[in-house]
Amino acid sequence: MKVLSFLKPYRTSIIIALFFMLIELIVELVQPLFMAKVIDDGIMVKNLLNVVKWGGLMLGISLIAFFSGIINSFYASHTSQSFSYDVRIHLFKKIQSFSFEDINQFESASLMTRLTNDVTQIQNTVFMSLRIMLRAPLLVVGGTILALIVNAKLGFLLAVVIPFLIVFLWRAMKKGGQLFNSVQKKLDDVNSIMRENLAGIRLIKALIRKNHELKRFAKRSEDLKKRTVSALRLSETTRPIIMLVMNLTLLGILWFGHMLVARGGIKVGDVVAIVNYATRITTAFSPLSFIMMGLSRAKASAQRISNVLEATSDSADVKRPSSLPHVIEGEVTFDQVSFHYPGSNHQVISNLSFTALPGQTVAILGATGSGKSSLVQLIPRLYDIDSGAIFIDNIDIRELELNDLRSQIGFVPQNVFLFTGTVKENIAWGREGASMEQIIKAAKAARIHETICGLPKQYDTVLGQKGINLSGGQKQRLSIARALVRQPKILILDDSTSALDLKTERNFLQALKDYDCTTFIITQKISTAMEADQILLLQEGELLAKGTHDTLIKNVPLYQQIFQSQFGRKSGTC
Ligand SMILES: Nc1ncnc2c1ncn2[C@@H]1O[C@H](COP(=O)(O)OP(=O)(O)OP(=O)(O)O)[C@@H](O)[C@H]1O
Repeated sequence: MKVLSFLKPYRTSIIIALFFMLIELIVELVQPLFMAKVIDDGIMVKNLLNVVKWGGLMLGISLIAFFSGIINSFYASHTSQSFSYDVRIHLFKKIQSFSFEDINQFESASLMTRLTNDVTQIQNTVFMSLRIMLRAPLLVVGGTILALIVNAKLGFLLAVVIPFLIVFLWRAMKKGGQLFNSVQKKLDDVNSIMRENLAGIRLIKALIRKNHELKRFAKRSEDLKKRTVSALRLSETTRPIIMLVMNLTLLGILWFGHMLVARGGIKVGDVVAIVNYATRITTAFSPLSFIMMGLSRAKASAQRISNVLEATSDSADVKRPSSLPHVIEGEVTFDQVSFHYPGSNHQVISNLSFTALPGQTVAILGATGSGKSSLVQLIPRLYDIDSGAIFIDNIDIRELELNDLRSQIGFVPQNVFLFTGTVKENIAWGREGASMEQIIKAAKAARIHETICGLPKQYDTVLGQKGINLSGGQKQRLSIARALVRQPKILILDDSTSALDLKTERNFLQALKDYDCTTFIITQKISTAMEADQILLLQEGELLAKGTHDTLIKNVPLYQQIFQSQFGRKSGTC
């Protein structure tokens, strides 16, 4: 599993932790032997010197075990915490590089569970492995072997029972793995409802759907509870069964040992040593069943994390990319482009060709679902096309490095998203190290500067989660400013001027000229389209017409209808 490879850098820490764990184990295994010596060579023969000698040795090795435990704990926690930090960072980076197909496949709620719960699960397991997980089975096996060495007849009882218990525990663990896997899936479901409710809390309140959502949440929580209970039931019944069998074995050892002592076949100290081994094995089994369940849970988590780490990344970069000049012209050409979304058969863009000259404003018009957003997403390669080609300054965008390509593009998506932070930070987010001058210039062009000046702390005003203290139109303009601060050569506005009134929109389009960028503006408004150098009229993914307002209004009936519906008069009268 890929996730385990993250342990490699901590080999030295792991070896040190295991070394001190082994010392603790050896002390635990030899202590009963020393105890037998105290009894047989000291107490039974009334030799105080031997009691002090062997007792002193027992104390000495206990101190060694004590310090070994502390060192082991230190390295185990260092390794597990560093390991989980690395896994979390890699997962985060991987998710950032996800293709849209992957994001759909995993769902954000599931990715959240993987980043948090699953990582914590394996972090705990790594710690437990280094601290006690290996010690417990070694203690079980080592204790049995030493009991056989001390006395083969009495130790035999342990040697027979323990393999059965190990097989039993192994089977329970396999079953537990499946159950815990489904527990994590149910947790994803609960998280998904939580996420939806937090994001849509206003809608839920406005439409009085609180009870409906509560029922949905309660249903998913109930499923999670049921699944967790059956998983825990398995682990909780496993332990008492093992305890019962071990206690019966202990009784058998005492009974059989008593008979052997009576016949003079074994010394009392040896019986005490074997009883001591049996007790230690019993105590080792208790965390062992707990650990085995933890291990099966961690296995499920490790698999879920590995699935994310092994997923394909963003649209693949080419091996030897062409590089764009530092300053590009901004000519964009679509040459017979066709596209469908991964996992869907529906052709969203069909055989579409046009050229946007540097600095031109291209309005994209069309009914809802006609493919406008899909078309513009192809320019920064948020998706790759099926056939045809897209060129920027005559270079096929598939030959460019993604970062190189995207650094030239300003993108304002349909759904505005603001980050928690100040107005200034939200605008500067578009460009690393943007100066205050550049921020203000972008805000002025986006027609939001005056609004910002009216805020309590102007550019230092803190915006809440998703910018709750701004109106929809203000948020839209702020995110336009964020795109403009990049000083892009290609600007994509996906229905981002819908909330601007006619005058503001006209001023904004005018101000864009200072930025000298090729602008794609998706709009439903003819008034916006009229300002553009070129209009693309889409219908069901096909380019029905392209040209200026004057050309389309003369020749394209659909454009005439849209014009009429918005202006309420026939074409030609304008
Ligand atoms: N992620 C996706 N996976 C599969 N199909 C999609 C996806 N996004 C959009 N579609 C489909 O692609 C088609 C075009 O959608 P698109 O969002 O490009 O239209 P649009 O013209 O921008 O619509 P609107 O004006 O409503 O935003 C629609 O049929 C839609 O169902």
